[in-house]
Parts: sequence; C-alpha cells; structure tokens
Amino acid sequence: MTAARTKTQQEQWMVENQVFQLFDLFADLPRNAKSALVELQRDKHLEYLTKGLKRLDPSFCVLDANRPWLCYWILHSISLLGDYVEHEVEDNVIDFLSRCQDPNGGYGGGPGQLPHLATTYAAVNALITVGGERSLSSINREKVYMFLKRMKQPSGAFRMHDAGEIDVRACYTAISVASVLNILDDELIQNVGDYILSCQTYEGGISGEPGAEAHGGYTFCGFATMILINEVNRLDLAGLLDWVAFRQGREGGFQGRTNKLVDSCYSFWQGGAFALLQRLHAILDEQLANYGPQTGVASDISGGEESSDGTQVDDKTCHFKLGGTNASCPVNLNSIGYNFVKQPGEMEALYHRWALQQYILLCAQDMEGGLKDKPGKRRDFYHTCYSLSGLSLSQHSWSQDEDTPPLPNAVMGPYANLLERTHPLFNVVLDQYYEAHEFFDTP
Ligand SMILES: CC(C)=CCC/C(C)=C/CC/C(C)=C/COP(=O)(O)OP(=O)(O)O
Ligand SMILES: [Zn+2]
Repeated sequence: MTAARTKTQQEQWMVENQVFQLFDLFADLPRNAKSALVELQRDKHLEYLTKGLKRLDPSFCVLDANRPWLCYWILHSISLLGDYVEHEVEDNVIDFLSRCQDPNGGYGGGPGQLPHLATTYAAVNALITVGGERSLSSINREKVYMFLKRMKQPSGAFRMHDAGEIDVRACYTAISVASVLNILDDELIQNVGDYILSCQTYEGGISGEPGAEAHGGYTFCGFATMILINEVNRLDLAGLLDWVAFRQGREGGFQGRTNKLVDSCYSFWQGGAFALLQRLHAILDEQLANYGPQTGVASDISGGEESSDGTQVDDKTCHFKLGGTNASCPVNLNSIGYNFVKQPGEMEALYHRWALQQYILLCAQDMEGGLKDKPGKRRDFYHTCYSLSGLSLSQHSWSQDEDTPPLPNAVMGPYANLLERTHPLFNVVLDQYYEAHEFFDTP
C-alpha cells in the first residue's frame, strides 16, 4: 500500500468515527427529533443559493474560469428544490453566458476566454434550466456543432479545448451537449465507443483515460456517453455493476474510487450510474447470465422513432449491432435521451437508497444552508448541486414511471423532502429538459 493510501486509511477512520458518532446520537433521539434532523433545509438552501447567484450579479465580474459552472450548479440546485430565480437574475445569466459564447462556437469560463467543453456543457445546462425562448435561442447551435467538430480527434475521442487534454469527460460533455441540442450525428459519435471501451478497467469502472484508475466521475461520464451514442451493450455492465456496488461505504455515502473516502458528490456520479443501470435491465440480465459484454444484445432504448405526440413508437426490429449503427435501419440518435426517461423503470436501484439519503441529509447537510462533502468540511455549490442531484435520483428511483410520484417510504424524512426529478443522462430537471427537447426538435 502506498503512503498516500495509508494516510487515507487514517482519514477513513476519522470520517467513520465522526459519521458513526452522528448515527449513534441520531439513533438515541426520540422520533420527532430524528425527523427534524433529516429534514431537508429547503429554505436555508434556497437562501444560500440565491445569495450565491446574486453575488455574481450584475456584472459577474469574479475573476475565474468557473462562472458558467457556478451558474449551472446554483440554478440546477434551485430547480431541484422546486424553485426559480427572479426574471432580472435570469436575464443577467442569459446575458452573461452570451458574452462567454465564443464567436467560433462553444462557451469559455468567462467573456473572452478560450471555449472549453466543460464550460460549454455547464452553460448549455444552465440555459436549459433557465428555459424560455430568450434563453434557449441564445445558444448558437450551428457554432456549437463547429466547436464540437474541432474538438473531435482522429481516435474518436474529444479534447477539452484547443490543444487541451483528451479524456472521457470531454467525450461526455461533447456528446451530452450535442444530444440535448439535437445536433448529434454519425460524425460526432464515430469511434467514441472504442475510446470509452479502452477506459473500462479490470475493476469494472471507467477511468479518465486509457491505463488510469477507475473513478466515479469518469464512470458516470463514460457510461452515459455509451448510452447516448447507442453502444452501451459494448460495455461490461456486469463488471461495472460489481464495481459501483462496492463503492457504497458503511457511512451510506459513496466513495469515488477504491480505498478512498466517501464524499457526497458521488451521490450523483455513482448514484447516477445506478439510475442508468436500472433502465438497462435486459442487457444487464443477459450479461449477468453469461458474465461479459454481449455482442448481439439489442439495446431497447435505441430502436423506435418518437411519434409526433412524443410517445415512443415500438420498433423492436430496429437494433444496432456491435461496432456501429445498423445502416439498413438508422437510429434516431437525438431521441435516445428522450426515450431513455420515457421507458418505465422495471428494476429497483441496486444500492442501499435509504443509507445514501441518510448520509446526505444527516452528514452532508449544513443546517444553515448548502451541502458539503462530509462532516468537518465547508459547504460549497458543487457539493450542493451533486448531493441534491443524487438525493433526487435516489428518491425517484422507486417510481415505475415519471407520472407516478414516489411512495412516502421512498423519501427519507418528511415527504416534503421530495425534490424535483432530474434527467439521469444530462442532469437537468425533467420539466426543463422536456421544454428544451421540444424547442430544439426543429431540424
Ligand atoms: C461533467 C463533468 C465535467 C464531470 C466530471 C466528473 C468528475 C467528478 C471527475 C472526477 C475527477 C477526479 C479524478 C477527481 C479525483 O479527485 P480526488 O482525488 O480529490 O477525489 P477522490 O479522493 O474522491 O478520488
Ligand atoms: Zn466531492
């Protein structure tokens, strides 16, 4: 074991101690006091988030390259909490993000900064979250497409920015943006699957680049990408399930990689992988029976065009084959994200949902607003966003379909803790996703 991992072990004992002390205290409390401790501090979180957004307002003059991310983390968290910001603030966000848009496509971290795939993903998701004609039409889709094409590498993977790093994050942000904007095509997906496959490690999770260590953030990115390009059956899903199942710690939260500490942001990155697996039961069952990626298993989500009323037309004959799309029966790539959430979930999530919710509410919540990585850390917008996103996925993972609200026993604490539902592939709230899907549905 390396010195770094030995140190991690000591930290692990400290975190476990703190968490288990909290659990012990919690266990001894009377019922009503318990309920108060796992109550989502909705108003406090909204206050913290709204203040954070206003601090960036009106000129968004903070000097860093993270501002589209801050907009997304804050706006998405507010949206998960079922609220929205004042029109004036929305207008400022739209104006600011428009100034981050590069004349040659894509969004930089601030006005005049180099366009970057991560900030492009954040800006697009933030604008979808704001919603409405002004916000959605501010995205120059033709130019975004040009930017994505420029970032595409001969290997099939993507670069984060001109001369930037090539990794699985870049593949996900490029494909997610293209899919949600309805500009995904065969050129963009060419050989992306080969690159992602080369990053699935012996542990079963996915690493950032070939030869690196499997990690929750990259596992989510690689897995979601494979679904969006309709090649998910090429992954060893049984191996991936095995890896992610062992990432839930005794504290209830997830760790990002083997022998590391639990951290609330993995509630989304690892919890998200479970939400995706839940809708791939047919492929998973087949792989579990044979243990290994299947060559001839058809992906249910690929087939079927969407009809004009938005429902999926069942077309079980339209299947893709290993290594690419079936030329005789082309798949509508841009419908995959839509069909994915429309199909009913037929399998329960395969992790301890109650334990995860307990970790988020009891250990990661700052009672003064905002959420943090773990006890002893400070709240921040990144952890607030991904803890709430993971909490939402966990609460809704019991529902068969989107029209059936979760049963009370799916929601830890009072039922008022229930958050809005998020799209497990793009991580934008479903109502806003549907609005964007309709808006960008025009060719
Ligand atoms: C859409 C998008 C841009 C996604 C990003 C995905 C993501 C969270 C990647 C993780 C990157 C990484 C290796 C963190 C390790 O940090 P660490 O060593 O501090 O954390 P650890 O101890 O938990 O592994
Ligand atoms: Zn974290």
